[in-house]
Amino acid sequence: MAPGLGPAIRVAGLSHAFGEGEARRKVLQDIALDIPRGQLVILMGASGSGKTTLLTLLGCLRAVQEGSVVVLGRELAGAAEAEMVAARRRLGFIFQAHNLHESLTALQNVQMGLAVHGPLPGAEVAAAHLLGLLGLGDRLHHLPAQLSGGQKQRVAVARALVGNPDIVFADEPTAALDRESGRAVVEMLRRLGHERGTTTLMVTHDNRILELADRILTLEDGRILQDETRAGGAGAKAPRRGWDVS
Ligand SMILES: Nc1ncnc2c1ncn2[C@@H]1O[C@H](COP(=O)(O)OP(=O)(O)OP(=O)(O)O)[C@@H](O)[C@H]1O
Repeated sequence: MAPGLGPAIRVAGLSHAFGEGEARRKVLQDIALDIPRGQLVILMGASGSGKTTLLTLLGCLRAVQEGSVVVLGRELAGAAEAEMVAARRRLGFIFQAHNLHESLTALQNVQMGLAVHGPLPGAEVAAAHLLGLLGLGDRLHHLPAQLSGGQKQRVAVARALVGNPDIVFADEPTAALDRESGRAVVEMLRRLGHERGTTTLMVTHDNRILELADRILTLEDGRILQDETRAGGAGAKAPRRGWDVS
């Protein structure tokens, strides 16, 4: 689907439960949500309110049990695993556990983010460019063991972004970062929204970055308690471009 033709994410009547029989418990209840392209959305809520469950459902990482989830124009309810895999190719993921390959350098780890797309010309330049933007230009050839926790997290951020995803899903991406680096990461995601229409859905407890959000969703007991759109939202008007590696 071409950009601008529909929302990044459209959810209706989404419910989800864990457990069987007596132990079965609904953790998401009748969620409805529209996220336009280009928005930076922060998802908040107490522990156990269902944030990660929602993120993994929208990220095509978990099968939809009840309701409708349309991601980039593709209905995920009833989708076969192959369709879920195809949908995930257009998404980027940043998780708290950065899952870097210990035997690969920072640069090679970021290039892994492009491996799903097959060999691409300019991959190394694009990876190096992004690492430079994230302040790791002098760490390209370091192994993860030679990097601090915050630096590893920034490598994971670069890996998620290097494939130029349409939507980025992030779970506590700034937890391991100091104030300045955390802000730099979220500002980069926000800039991507403005310049390319990349949508970001981020779970965070980090109050320091709330002001950067276009929208803040608060979950309570599996329901959306509050949906606050902030002034000066990114919107979704910008054309989408590849990374400028020239
Ligand atoms: N695989 C699972 N099997 C059973 N219960 C689960 C599973 N995953 C999550 N839950 C339960 O579902 C509820 C929602 O969990 P979820 O991880 O979505 O919450 P959260 O808001 O992300 O919490 P946190 O901020 O602590 O990460 C919790 O009560 C959790 O114990």
